[in-house]
Amino acid sequence: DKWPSDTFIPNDGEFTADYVVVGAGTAGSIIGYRLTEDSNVDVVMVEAGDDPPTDAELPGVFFSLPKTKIDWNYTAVDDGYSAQYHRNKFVDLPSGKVLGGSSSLHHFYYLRGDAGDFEDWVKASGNESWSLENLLPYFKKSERLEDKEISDSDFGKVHGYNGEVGITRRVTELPEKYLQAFKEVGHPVVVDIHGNHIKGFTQPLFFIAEKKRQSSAEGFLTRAKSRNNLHLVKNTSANRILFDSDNNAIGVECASADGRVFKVFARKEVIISAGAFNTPKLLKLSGIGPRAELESFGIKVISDLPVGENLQDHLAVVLAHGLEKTNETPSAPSLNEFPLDTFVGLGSVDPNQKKPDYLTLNLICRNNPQCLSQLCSVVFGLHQDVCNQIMKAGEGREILVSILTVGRPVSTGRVLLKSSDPNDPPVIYTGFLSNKTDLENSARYIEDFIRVVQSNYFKSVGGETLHPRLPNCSHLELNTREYWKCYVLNMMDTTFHYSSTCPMGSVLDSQLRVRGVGRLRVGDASAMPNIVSSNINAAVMVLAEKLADLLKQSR
Ligand SMILES: Cc1cc2nc3c(=O)[nH]c(=O)nc-3n(C[C@H](O)[C@H](O)[C@H](O)COP(=O)(O)OP(=O)(O)OC[C@H]3O[C@@H](n4cnc5c(N)ncnc54)[C@H](O)[C@@H]3O)c2cc1C
Repeated sequence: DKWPSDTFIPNDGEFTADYVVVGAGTAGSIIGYRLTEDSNVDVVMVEAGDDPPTDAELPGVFFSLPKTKIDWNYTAVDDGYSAQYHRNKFVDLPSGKVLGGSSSLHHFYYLRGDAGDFEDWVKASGNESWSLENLLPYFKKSERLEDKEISDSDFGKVHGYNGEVGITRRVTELPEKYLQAFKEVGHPVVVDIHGNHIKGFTQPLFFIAEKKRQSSAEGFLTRAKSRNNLHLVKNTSANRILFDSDNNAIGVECASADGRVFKVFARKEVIISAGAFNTPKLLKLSGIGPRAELESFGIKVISDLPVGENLQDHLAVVLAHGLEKTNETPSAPSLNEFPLDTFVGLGSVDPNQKKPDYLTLNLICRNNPQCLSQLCSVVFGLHQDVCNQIMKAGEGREILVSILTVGRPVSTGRVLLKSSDPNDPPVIYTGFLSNKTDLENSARYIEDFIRVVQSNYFKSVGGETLHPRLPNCSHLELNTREYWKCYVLNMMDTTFHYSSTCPMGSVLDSQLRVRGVGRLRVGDASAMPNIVSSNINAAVMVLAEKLADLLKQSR
């Protein structure tokens, strides 16, 4: 078996190591792996999930992973406002309950974020070490780029080549004509979009190499399999952080899926890497959070902090374009590759602005109506009627389905406790579009994006924006600002980039230490002061790499 084995702790038992890490996801796997590079240090990791199933390793079937047992199966509260023309009037919030966490079910897109995003990390933390320039060595550290065109280009110097996580592209023919169309309407077409302030359209890099998913479990945990100083406790949830009388974290209380209850202790520090929903939940259950909320559940307050208050995520708007008529369907790639032709773009309405305003992820289906059915109805949970219309448009035609996200939304949501019972899921308000600026910006960015319809290629094949029937918007004139705002509210979902619920600045200091208590740090997506303006997995990895170094330095 390739995964590290389980460390069994009996009922009422105890286990002590130098560090306790809660969660073996994107971030936790890196922290556990880096700390145990030193054979004099030992680490116990507690993970609620089990080994990844084969499906999670195969890039071709990622659409089928949500709503299985490797997903926490959380859903957002219906806010009566966003996502109203959905299967359920609320959004599903898949996140990984498995070794590798959400990196074992993410969608593979590798992007890092803009330099401006990290400038805001510097501002929030008051510490220059969080700038993109200073984090660059950490981006390179775990990366193993396998792409000659990029490595030979000017972009080669911002990539790493010897890291644990393989990164590749699958350059195909179909996206080329689209890239040219976007170029014609003023967007740069680039070989890569990593660097300081980079905008443009390109065929993306993926967390895929050696024909399989490059999760943190694959990259790090498999490499630590034979280390006898890394103790992985699987199928076990941390329910509460334990403190001594001076409010220093000393360990966690755990419950295994088969009903055992036990404690793991840390001689040095406890690190929480349970993800943007479960980290705030665990802190709150342990007495760290907003006083009023904790007291309402009878939880004794140890540190009164705005835990869970600043949930940030990218809302995705689904757009579809119909293009050339064709009876050809390209043969499907092997299950070991990303399953669709795709390209990505970072664009801004003002071409002179350095930072991107929006990110688009684009998928091409050629005479293949079924190709997006699972993505449309299961992953994005759109109303079946909308999905049927898009699929119908894909009969005998090529269609482009684009996911457009506001890079830096200003709306924030909240993660609250449902009760003081650790078995209850958290109560999640996404806050999507609760600030009107995001709605206005979404509509503006769509208007900018669909300028591509004016390109020669789109004109030559009769390319058109598709307008699925949306009952709530039927009174509005198509293509007006008001129409697009209505469209956004109905055709939106999450891009699964939940973050910033225990941010550096208010909840954590610049060394990721939880304020008001001792020996406790947070290292995962919840620690980001603000979301980065692209997919976030690479930024979460960097945060974890940096935390591992901070822990090493403080020894
Ligand atoms: C469907 C989907 C698609 C995505 N697509 C992309 C993409 O294409 N590109 C990209 O860059 N990003 C993508 N992301 C986002 C990215 O995967 C996440 O942001 C990232 O994995 C978060 O890392 P994390 O370490 O914060 O949390 P996670 O990786 O989720 O890890 C948290 C871990 O903690 C465990 N845990 C939680 N609570 C407890 C507890 N109490 N006790 C013990 N263990 C616990 C969980 O089981 C999990 O293993 C996607 C995410 C999803 C869900």
